Amino acid sequence: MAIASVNPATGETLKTFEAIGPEELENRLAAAHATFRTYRTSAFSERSRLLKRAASLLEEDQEDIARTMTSEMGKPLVAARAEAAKCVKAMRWYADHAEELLADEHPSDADVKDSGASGVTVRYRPLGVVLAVMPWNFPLWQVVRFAAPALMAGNTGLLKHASNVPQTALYLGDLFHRAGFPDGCFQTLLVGAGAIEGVLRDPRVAAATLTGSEPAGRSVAAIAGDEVKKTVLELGGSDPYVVMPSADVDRAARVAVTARVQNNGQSCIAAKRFIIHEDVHDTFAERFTARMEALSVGDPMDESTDVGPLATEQGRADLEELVDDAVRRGAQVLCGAGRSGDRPAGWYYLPTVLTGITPEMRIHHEEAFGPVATVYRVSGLDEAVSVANDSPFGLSSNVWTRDAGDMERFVQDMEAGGIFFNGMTASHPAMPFGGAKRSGYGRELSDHGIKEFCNITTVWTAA
Ligand SMILES: O=CCCCC(=O)O
Repeated sequence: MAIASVNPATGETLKTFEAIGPEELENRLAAAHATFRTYRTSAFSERSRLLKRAASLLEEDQEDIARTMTSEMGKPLVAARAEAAKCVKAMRWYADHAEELLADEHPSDADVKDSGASGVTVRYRPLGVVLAVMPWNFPLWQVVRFAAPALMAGNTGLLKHASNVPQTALYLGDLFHRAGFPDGCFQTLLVGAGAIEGVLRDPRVAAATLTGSEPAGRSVAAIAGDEVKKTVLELGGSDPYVVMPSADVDRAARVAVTARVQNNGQSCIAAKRFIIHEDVHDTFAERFTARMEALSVGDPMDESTDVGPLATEQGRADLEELVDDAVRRGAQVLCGAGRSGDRPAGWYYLPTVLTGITPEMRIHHEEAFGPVATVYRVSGLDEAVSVANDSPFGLSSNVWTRDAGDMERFVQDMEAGGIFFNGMTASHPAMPFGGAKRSGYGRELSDHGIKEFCNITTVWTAA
């Protein structure tokens, strides 16, 4: 895939970029490694000062970078501004909390007495150069949620961003440079996917994190496994959104729309499968469909737009195939299921609600990466849990119920990395983020995220 910004609202190529050559790649790897040697022992106070400076610069740049993101990948401008603001918040959170999150730990004397130690300390030391392979859907946030903790822990980072968001990728490299981080601390590598293997196998690279598709994750994990290098994988999701009879159904139907179409429906944690108890199914389906149908689909730069185009032409073709397959096999269309007739240019797809889904349909098992919802009718809690778990993915989940017994049962049985009650899944700097099953492994954000790229070192001293 060429490295280029192509406006998904028009199909127009805005800017193309040359990949860096082998010599420049080598210079950047060398710089990342050399800088790690000194940066790893820098004081938390210094890292914090630099990260806060980066946060302030990003805050100043909010409007410009939001417009860049929207023009490169089509998210509504309002959402792009919110994404930049969220990055600022996460940077400040890690700048304020990293030292405490990574403070030395001391197992109690009683616990380690029989090890022969006079004392034991557990220290979180940085791992080294970490390669981040990141997707286009939240082109700023996905990178910042890796970079902020990784840099605060004393690692250095190399970014291989998606090929359709090169301007955002370059902005990020520049941002950390302008903030005053030492050269080599955080660098964008404008390279094609073919360069990833060489970088990951390079002995100067210690670990990798990838957010993206399952095939991409499998390939990076296989290479890293071969090299015995640590990975964190955040892959796809097909999150269930369960509504039980005790729920506020109107609110559940309202929030369901945002949960499904956020980011033009292109979010791993978007709710995708709506699993509704039969007592409230018809009311929910009717209100949800009416609201999906009423969304305004249009130019993402227009502040009144709810749903913009899909980011790539291929992404829209993949979504169309998934919907067409379901309809061919008997799914009923409650709304949408087609391109926007008003917008012949650009990669628009109408907000869509399908019902009558069966396991033979691809959409039952695959991730619908766009504004397409599937609605299931279930007869009780057991069936709700069983349908929710009938997916290869296990990223997050949403459950609407006011019944404490139901809640406990869902907490016990949902095969997912998160359960959000009476609301929609959202990430937050202080909450761990990641999945189970084929949604990946490891956690981002919170104390769990910052410790992923640390060498957890036992320091034992003889009595
Ligand atoms: O595709 C993954 C999206 C994550 C969005 C978020 O963290 O809010």
